[in-house]
Amino acid sequence: MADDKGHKHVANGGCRDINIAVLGAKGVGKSAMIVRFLTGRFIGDYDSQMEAIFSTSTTVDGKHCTVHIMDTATHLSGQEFKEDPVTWADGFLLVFSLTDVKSYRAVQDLVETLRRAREDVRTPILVAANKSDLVHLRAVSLPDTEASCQDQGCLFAEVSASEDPDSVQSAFTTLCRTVRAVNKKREKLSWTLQRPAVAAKLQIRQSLRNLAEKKWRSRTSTF
Ligand SMILES: Nc1nc2c(ncn2[C@@H]2O[C@H](COP(=O)(O)OP(=O)(O)OP(=O)(O)O)[C@@H](O)[C@H]2O)c(=O)[nH]1
Repeated sequence: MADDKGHKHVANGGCRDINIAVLGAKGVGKSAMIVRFLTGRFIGDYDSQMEAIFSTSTTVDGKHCTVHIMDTATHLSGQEFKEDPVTWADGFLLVFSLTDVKSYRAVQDLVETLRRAREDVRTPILVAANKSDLVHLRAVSLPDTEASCQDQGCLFAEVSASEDPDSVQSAFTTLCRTVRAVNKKREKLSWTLQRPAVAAKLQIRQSLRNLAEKKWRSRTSTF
């Protein structure tokens, strides 16, 4: 069975397909990160003219998942994308280079654009600060960027596609895990909403909880 995004569902409680779009300014290492995740290798030179979707199988929380990763070419405008990454993706990997302040500002703009476009604060976004190996060329403060990304409700990871394969693996896995958790919550919610009796029962239970809490608060406030 497939949903509106063409995701396949796995019957035995496995993981449904996950779509990840990788976005960021030119030359920040989007393709390098994707190739590192898919093949474990760092080549050094990547074709930046193409927009492409790659698929791989991976394990998330012990479940086999198929992950589709969109490498977006920076020179393309929204209309030229074969698939619109904003609607296509379940989660976003936003990459900037620690050697390039402008690329970090581009990521901040992207976060705002995505939050507006998706109107869903739960859409998982991971900001990856790439090229951490170029310590002497660092132009962006890590603690500040990390704190600001967390304020915007984003996950954050410091990575080096060239020198630290584990950091890249961990960034993709963390994002996939978060997408999976959000998808599971969404599925549970839509299952509940399709069953009025269950929804009503949950609402009654919540009302009773609220009432008990109110009573308890009014009692403790008299002390
Ligand atoms: N030192 C270092 N160089 C990197 C790293 N990641 C990527 N690069 C280099 O940065 C350059 C750009 O990498 P790409 O992966 O092509 O960047 P991109 O974001 O896909 O670029 P566009 O497709 O043009 O938007 C290449 O020369 C890579 O070798 C890294 O972690 N460290």
